[in-house]
Amino acid sequence: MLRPLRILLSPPKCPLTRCCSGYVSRMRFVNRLQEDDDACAAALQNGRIFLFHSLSPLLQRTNRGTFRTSALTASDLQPILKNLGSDGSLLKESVLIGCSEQNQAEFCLDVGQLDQAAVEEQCGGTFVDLRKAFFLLKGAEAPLVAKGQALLRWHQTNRFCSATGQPTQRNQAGSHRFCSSSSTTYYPQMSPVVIVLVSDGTRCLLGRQASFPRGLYSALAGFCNMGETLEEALRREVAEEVGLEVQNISYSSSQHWPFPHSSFMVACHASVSPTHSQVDVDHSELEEARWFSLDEITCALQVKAPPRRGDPPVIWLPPPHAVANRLITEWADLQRHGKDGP
Ligand SMILES: NC(=O)C1=CN([C@@H]2O[C@H](COP(=O)(O)OP(=O)(O)OC[C@H]3O[C@@H](n4cnc5c(N)ncnc54)[C@H](OP(=O)(O)O)[C@@H]3O)[C@@H](O)[C@H]2O)C=CC1
Ligand SMILES: [Mg+2]
Repeated sequence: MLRPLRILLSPPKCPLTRCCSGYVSRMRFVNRLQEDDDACAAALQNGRIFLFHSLSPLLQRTNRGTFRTSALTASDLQPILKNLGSDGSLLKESVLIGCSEQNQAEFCLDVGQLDQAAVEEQCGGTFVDLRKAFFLLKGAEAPLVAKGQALLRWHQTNRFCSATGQPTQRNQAGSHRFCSSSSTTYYPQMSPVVIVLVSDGTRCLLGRQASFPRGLYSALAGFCNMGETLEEALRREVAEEVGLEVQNISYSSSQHWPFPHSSFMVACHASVSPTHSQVDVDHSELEEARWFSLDEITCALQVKAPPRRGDPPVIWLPPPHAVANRLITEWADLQRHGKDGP
């Protein structure tokens, strides 16, 4: 039996309002849209759609010169797509990202087949490369755009079944693709990466790859191998990259990282004894790795933007968007409050 449309367009009001939060309703709503194509198609008509062009998100410049995402409703977007010569089917390629705190379903859509400048003019924004956009956006907007781009990229690169070579079909939400020849369901994939800030009690260890911009140092990171636990991957990466054996591993936090593709970054602290802290860098992986004192880290954390060409050399760290920054800030806070490492 068809459910009333009212229920399909936004999270249902929970009958147990006193024990069920808005968060729970939103999560259940998103889950339902992933499972019910009709409900998802209805929610799209009432949702917010974030546009991308060839995987670059559409941003708007505010009066204060900052940038923000630009979302359109289906009714705003339909006439624009029509003006640009696209039929109504393009909108259906939207992929569900989630549900806003205002209870609106959120979608992303790549309009790469349309003329970029014409879409920008009609929508009053600019398509910005994700590497730039990610760092221009503030707060929750950066991860939202990163998630949208990751989902769109996954759909673009998984159009065919790897077993049969036949085209795969997506569900309306875009939460999976299905090959009817092999009955295989494909889900969006992330690569697990461990990132670790190693401390010797009074100093922390940072490294830089030759490809990093001048003066940028970060925590050590590496992709997990098949079959490894996180702890094994962490110990192996530190051993490979800087020749140290770490102990006292503790979890800090995690994040989705869109570069180079979707990585699931798991951030940890670890320690080495000060008597076993001599680094032996593998130069095929890192250009340099060295210990930094709290004073050096405090100075580096104050550098808020990458140095410009011609500026004097300065050590700087990944920005607050990056979980590496969180690890380094946590370590510095612990040091300032007199604790001995992580
Ligand atoms: N958010 C944050 O704060 C930070 C994020 N990072 C991210 O962590 C990631 C990993 O760090 P990095 O030191 O480069 O990793 P690694 O030390 O593991 O070295 C990268 C190399 O590992 C190989 N590799 C193995 N598995 C994969 C895979 N699934 N995907 C891609 N490459 C793989 C590749 O080698 P080959 O090319 O030879 O095949 C690649 O060049 C990077 O993508 C980086 O952007 C890093 C620091 C901070
Ligand atoms: Mg590495």
